[in-house]
Amino acid sequence: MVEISSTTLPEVKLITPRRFGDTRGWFSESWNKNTLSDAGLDLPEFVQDNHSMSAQMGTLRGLHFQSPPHAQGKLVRCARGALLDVAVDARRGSPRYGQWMAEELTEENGRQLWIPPGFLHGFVTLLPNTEINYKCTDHYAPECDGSVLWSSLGIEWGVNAPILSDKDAVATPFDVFETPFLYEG
Ligand SMILES: Cc1cn([C@H]2C[C@H](O)[C@@H](COP(=O)(O)OP(=O)(O)O[C@H]3O[C@@H](C)C(=O)[C@@H](O)[C@H]3O)O2)c(=O)[nH]c1=O
Repeated sequence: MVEISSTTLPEVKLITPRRFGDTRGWFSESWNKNTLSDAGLDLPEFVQDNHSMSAQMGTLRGLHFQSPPHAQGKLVRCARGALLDVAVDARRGSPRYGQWMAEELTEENGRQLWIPPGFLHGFVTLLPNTEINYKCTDHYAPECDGSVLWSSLGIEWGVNAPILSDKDAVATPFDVFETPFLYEG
């Protein structure tokens, strides 16, 4: 029913739910706690669903996090268009601290990424009018909200001059970022 694989950051999981095609189109369970659990992936409880649309191709949102006690794990998918989704290990003491991974999530491939708390998250849109949906394990807490500069980690975004929010354009570079996350093994 669902395919789950590890990525180069082993805690970040690539999830591909099955699609049932017929003459009308297709059907897919985009989230099923029991199916994921049966496949070996027990995820924490989700308390908020987010949906955003980026009008222009080359729009980059990230790299975002919420500090404890409101750190968020996110289950991300692309509902329309296409995007390159990126996660960065930001847990102090992690053997992979500062390492990043990227995966194309598209309307067609239906892939999802599970990004646990302790990782930065961002994405760049590859098509106009791209929509992203993600489930979060904690509520939005603006006082805990933070951003790390997209260009400070050598990530291959595929764009040189992305469209950014004012906040993301002046975010903290990773080398001076004081991470609030700790690696717990
Ligand atoms: C994230 C968020 C924003 N907002 C509001 C605040 C603001 O007025 C408006 C836009 O917020 P932002 O500019 O932070 O939106 P955006 O740049 O899309 O932020 C998101 O980026 C991706 C990469 C993530 O991983 C998310 O967790 C979130 O940080 O929406 C909420 O009401 N609830 C929320 O959960």
